Amino acid sequence: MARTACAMKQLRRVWALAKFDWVKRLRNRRRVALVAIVAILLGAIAPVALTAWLASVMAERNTHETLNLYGSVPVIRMEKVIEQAHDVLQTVEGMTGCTPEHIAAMRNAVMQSYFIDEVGYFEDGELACSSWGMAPPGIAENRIDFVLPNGVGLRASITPGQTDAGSVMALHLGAHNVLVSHTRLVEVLSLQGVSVALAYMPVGAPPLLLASGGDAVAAELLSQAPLERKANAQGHRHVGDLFRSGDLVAVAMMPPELTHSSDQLDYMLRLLPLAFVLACIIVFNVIWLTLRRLDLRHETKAALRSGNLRLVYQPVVELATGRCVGAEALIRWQQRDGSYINPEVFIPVAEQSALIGQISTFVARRACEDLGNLLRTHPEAHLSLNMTAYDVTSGDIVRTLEDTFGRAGVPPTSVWLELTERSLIDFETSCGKLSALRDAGYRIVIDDFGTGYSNLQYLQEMKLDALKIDKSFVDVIGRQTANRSVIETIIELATTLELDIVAEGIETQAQLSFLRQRNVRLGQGYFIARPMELADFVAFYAAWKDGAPEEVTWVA
Ligand SMILES: Nc1nc2c(ncn2[C@@H]2O[C@H](COP(=O)(O)O[C@H]3[C@@H](O)[C@H](n4cnc5c(=O)[nH]c(N)nc54)O[C@@H]3COP(=O)(O)O)[C@@H](O)[C@H]2O)c(=O)[nH]1
Repeated sequence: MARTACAMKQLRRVWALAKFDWVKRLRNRRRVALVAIVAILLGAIAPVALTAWLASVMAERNTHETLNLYGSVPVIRMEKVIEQAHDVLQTVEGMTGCTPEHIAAMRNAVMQSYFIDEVGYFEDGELACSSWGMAPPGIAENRIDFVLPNGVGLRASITPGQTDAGSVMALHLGAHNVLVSHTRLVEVLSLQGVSVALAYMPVGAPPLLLASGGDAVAAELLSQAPLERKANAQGHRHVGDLFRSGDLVAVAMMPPELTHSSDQLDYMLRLLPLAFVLACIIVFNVIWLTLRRLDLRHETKAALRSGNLRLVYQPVVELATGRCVGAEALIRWQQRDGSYINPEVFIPVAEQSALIGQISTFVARRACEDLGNLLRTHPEAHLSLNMTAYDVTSGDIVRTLEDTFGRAGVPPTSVWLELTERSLIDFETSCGKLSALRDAGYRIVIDDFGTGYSNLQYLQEMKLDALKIDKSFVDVIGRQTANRSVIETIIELATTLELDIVAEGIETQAQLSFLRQRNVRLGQGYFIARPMELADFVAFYAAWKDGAPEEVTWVA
């Protein structure tokens, strides 16, 4: 009867705590899942978007490379024109009079050069003769727009008087000039549908249009300043690029249908397998990380690593006097949002693996750092540490205790190791290990006594120091007679076995009085003090170490 009531009570307590935490955890899980879904979507979309962007950049780069090439053609040709014109003009320079030899020399020069259409000779400011022969009277010498660095004068556009060649460019040196057709500079490109314009533009001077081909957009653009900013003629839906060499500048522009936009699809198809692999890697990693995040064991491990686990201390007092005789170290896990995960949730999860060993080691180290000094100076005080079956059977705890409390000079009798009955299931192994610990001086306490192991044989065979009466038995004091007799039986049993008794979960004055009347020596509970931060416990100990302070009504 008492056992069933106790089991039910225990079950309700665990269920209530677990439910509380799981509701919070579920909310947290939902948030993690939501973040994961967003990350998965982004992870899947981002590589494809990146691929599309890369493909468009590559296609655009191709277009600009092509435009650059197209822009370079008229510039290179013009450089050739200037060079050839200079050579031809130098050849005929010094020849005077329209002699047959002079005319033949001019004709010969035209025939030998690719770009030059005509060579003319001027006398008294009028064309006297040209490579075509004697000139009709009245064709005046044109003025110069610019003098090129090699001394040749340049006139961008004239209408020749001797032929009907349309507008041409004229280059002058001395008494001679040469005529060059504009189209010669841009014809190949305009045939391909590219709009191109060439200008002479010394630094600081406005552009002087030398030639243009295709539709007018390139020429229009060239006439606008500043040139560089307008090269990408968005308004025309043309894609443009600028090519400059010395004082020569060319703009090449393509209508959208001639650009390399179709390459984009091609690049995209080539890059897609890579994007797919990348997306798979990202999605796989997100899922893996999410599962890890949702996995409490990994979360606990991360909390241990990142220092999110800490200790609080619940005072243990002598019930007769209120004298503080020590504390129980209790672990706390505070999450980033400030909420706590109850140890009743993560300790059982950690107990399923060696992680519990790491937690126990952490607790021992931290508790020793925190209270080593107090325990050394007050050897009558003790510190209780919760141990698990793993700690006992692995034997790691012996080493850890020696490395921490042993080194710190804390007497082993000041360290109480609390073990639940459940952790003694492997009786044979536990018995030997616990004996070794006890022989070393540590005190062994059975925690939550009465709620676990039904076989009480261990009480006779193991060397123990104290029994801790579970809170569920203390809870019913003053309420239920059946369980009241259970607690009285536990007290009797402990007294018979000459074990110290600690009552946990004392929440009322009535419970305290009941336990005092039955000579239960030690107790802890919210009625006396809640688990507290280290500094608070040190202050509590200083105030209570010789008995309950005067201002506290200890005996009702
Ligand atoms: N292996 C380890 N187990 C640990 C460690 N720290 C805690 N625990 C175990 O987790 C369980 C829950 O512990 P916690 O939430 O810290 O609760 C303890 C006290 O806060 C609570 N308590 C004490 N007095 C009262 C009270 O008057 N009322 C009330 N409602 N609760 C009270 O009891 C818990 C202490 O239990 P016990 O250990 O049995 O003395 C618990 O099982 C812890 O053991 C750890 O570091 N390692």
